[in-house]
Amino acid sequence: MTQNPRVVVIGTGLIGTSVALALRGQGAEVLLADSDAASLAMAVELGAGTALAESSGGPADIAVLAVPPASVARVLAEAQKEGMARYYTDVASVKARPVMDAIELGCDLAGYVPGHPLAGRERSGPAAARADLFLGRPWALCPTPATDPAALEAVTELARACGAEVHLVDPIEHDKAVALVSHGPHVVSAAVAARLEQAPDVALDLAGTGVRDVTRIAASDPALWVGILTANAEPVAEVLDAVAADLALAAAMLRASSSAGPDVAEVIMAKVGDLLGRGNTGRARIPGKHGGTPVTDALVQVVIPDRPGELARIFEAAGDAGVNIEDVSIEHSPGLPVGVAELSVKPEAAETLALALRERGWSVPVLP
Ligand SMILES: NC(=O)C1=CN([C@@H]2O[C@H](COP(=O)(O)OP(=O)(O)OC[C@H]3O[C@@H](n4cnc5c(N)ncnc54)[C@H](O)[C@@H]3O)[C@@H](O)[C@H]2O)C=CC1
Ligand SMILES: O=C(O)C(=O)Cc1ccc(O)cc1
Repeated sequence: MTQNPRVVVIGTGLIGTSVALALRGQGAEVLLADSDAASLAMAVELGAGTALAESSGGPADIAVLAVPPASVARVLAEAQKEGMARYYTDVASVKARPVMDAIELGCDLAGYVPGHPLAGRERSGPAAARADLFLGRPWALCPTPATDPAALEAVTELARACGAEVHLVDPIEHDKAVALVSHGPHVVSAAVAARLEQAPDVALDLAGTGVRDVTRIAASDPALWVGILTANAEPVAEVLDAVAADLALAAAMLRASSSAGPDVAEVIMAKVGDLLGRGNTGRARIPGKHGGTPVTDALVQVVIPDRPGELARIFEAAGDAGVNIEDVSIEHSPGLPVGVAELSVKPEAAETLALALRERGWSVPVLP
């Protein structure tokens, strides 16, 4: 990135605030805008930048449009009319539709680089933002034939400054790809989670990590996702048809096997085994885990009894040991008397923290 660039972020939700925090960390001057005053105020409070309305000075180097897909082109047209920045990019989860909308609205396509970071969370809003959200994650840039190479270079630098790996993809190809790896899986996750809506308590009491993994993204904002799916309807429908066909076949085979004799049942179930095997193969093709827990942090797991004040005591013990906790998550099944707190700390502090916690009576598994 050029030395201390001036960047405007419009839309200070999860993604916009995360971009802003990441760029601030790299020395950029960040100016923020949002149609929702509370989101803007929280992003400012989180240290993501200063409010654009209160700023003075010339146009920014880049404006990042982090608004819902259906709003991208309109916001782009307005920003370009104001001469807000030299170059523009967006982060919407679909690409062909915003580009078509931008053409229709007569936007300047030369200075606009359509983009999409493949990193996110199941939560919305600035409070869920993280400066390290994009570390090691793919960030698709989808230049059109009209895109100015200098704009592409500037936006590439911005994505890399956020720690992401840039992939150049045609917008239509992008939309088909994300239907397969993001939008289709999202609907499947929601469909699995929807089965739990009326589930008896006993089923929920028995929920383990598998169902949590499969349904994590089902906790996302439905309004945002209806917008994403609307803008990528046909490619997503194709993925869902294919998944539905596999599921229908599996259900038919299971029914047939339950009423067949053991030999026939074995042959029928081999078909279900084929699907599970194809699942193994497909899963193994996903490139190694990028991002997630930053490579710089180590995880210390602590078994915690489910009683009031336990986490506070752990934090106090960490503080006494001079260890800063970078992040914390808790794994626990409701109703069980214990859970596991996962504390992210700098690798050099992990052993100190583990020792301090063991000394005070907590069970801390040996670090890997
Ligand atoms: N949620 C995720 O995990 C990911 C989302 N995206 C894309 O990022 C974009 C933003 O999504 P999130 O940050 O998750 O949503 P969010 O709901 O957390 O934030 C969106 C923000 O945009 C603001 N906004 C809406 N219309 C506006 C307008 N016309 N002018 C100014 N501000 C406006 C809203 O007030 C809100 O603060 C979407 O296009 C989404 O497809 C991309 C990657 C991951
Ligand atoms: O939560 C996750 O793991 C995601 O994969 C989130 C996500 C949501 C929307 C995108 O366009 C990209 C990524």
